[in-house]
Amino acid sequence: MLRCDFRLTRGSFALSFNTELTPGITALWGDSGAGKTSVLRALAGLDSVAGVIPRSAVGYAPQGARLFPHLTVLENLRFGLRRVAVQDRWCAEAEVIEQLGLAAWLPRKPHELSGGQQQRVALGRALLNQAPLLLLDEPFSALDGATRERLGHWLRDVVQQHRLTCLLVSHDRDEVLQLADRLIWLQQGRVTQQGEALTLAADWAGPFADQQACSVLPARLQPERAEHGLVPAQCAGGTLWLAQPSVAISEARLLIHARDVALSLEPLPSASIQNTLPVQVESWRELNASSVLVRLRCGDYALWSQITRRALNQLNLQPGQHVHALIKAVAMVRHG
Ligand SMILES: Nc1ncnc2c1ncn2[C@@H]1O[C@H](COP(=O)(O)OP(=O)(O)OP(=O)(O)O)[C@@H](O)[C@H]1O
Repeated sequence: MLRCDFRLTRGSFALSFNTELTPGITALWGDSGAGKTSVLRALAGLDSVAGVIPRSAVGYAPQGARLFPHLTVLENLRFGLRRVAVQDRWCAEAEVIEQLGLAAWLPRKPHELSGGQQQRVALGRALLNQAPLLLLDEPFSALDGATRERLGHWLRDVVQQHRLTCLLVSHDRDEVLQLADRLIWLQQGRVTQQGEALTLAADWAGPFADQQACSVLPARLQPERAEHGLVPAQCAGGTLWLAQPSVAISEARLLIHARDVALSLEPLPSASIQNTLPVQVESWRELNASSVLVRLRCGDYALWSQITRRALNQLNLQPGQHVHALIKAVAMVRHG
């Protein structure tokens, strides 16, 4: 566990960061200018700050990669390596090069790479520092969706396998929900919420209870019962049918966007939406003049649904009422 407690000021901006970082991935969430990069720079030892800062070794992938321009890709990757004794190296250069797909660019200079390629080198350089603390500032922002997902899973595996402590800045909430164990919400330089990522994502007081609200349901897949390219996934409250994943997995996190969840008083056996779950209405809040966000109970989990105020009135929804959630789209995420 890493105790962090420091303050710093930058002009009129004041940052106060007080938390305990535990092994696993902690997402650092906040609006632009909230102070996320300032936190990472301070922890990386790049800015001197008043307060107690742990000076353990860190691997830092800064925003925008910031590779050393005069060094090749391979030299950038190896930059931190010379300080680490061979017996202390847990992260193999060959694995990093293969997983990040860097083999073809090793002799190139950073200016000969795309932004996404530079980001991959920066992530590799941070990992090859062999440090127990990994600070990643939007490491996937310039990558395409498929690469981002693949590398996210790999990062999760590496962090778990080596019990690393990883602080990940991301503006992408699907990425946070897929990868993060814990979440810290930074607002105007202060930590306003922190806790389990999935718990905070389901909380009215968390950062995600808005128009992009997204629920996460753990599920167990049953590939042996696949039909028509769909595989059944048992989750709290029932079964959902998902596109069959390309890899054989049995445990998954399902991401369900509130805007993809409609509500019905009756099950709809003849509708084209095949995925329905029995749920119970808990509470709702207005999002804007026309829509509301409804928090539903689905077994032991919460499910968000975004519906119109008109629908809320027409259905005459009441707290405690049993209804049916019609789920239009489910994204599946492999458990790391
Ligand atoms: N050198 C500096 N001088 C004055 N103010 C600064 C300086 N560096 C950063 N700031 C201010 O500190 C605040 C926090 O910046 P920081 O880069 O940490 O935010 P962030 O949350 O990482 O933002 P983003 O998501 O846009 O990257 C901002 O208001 C910024 O204007």
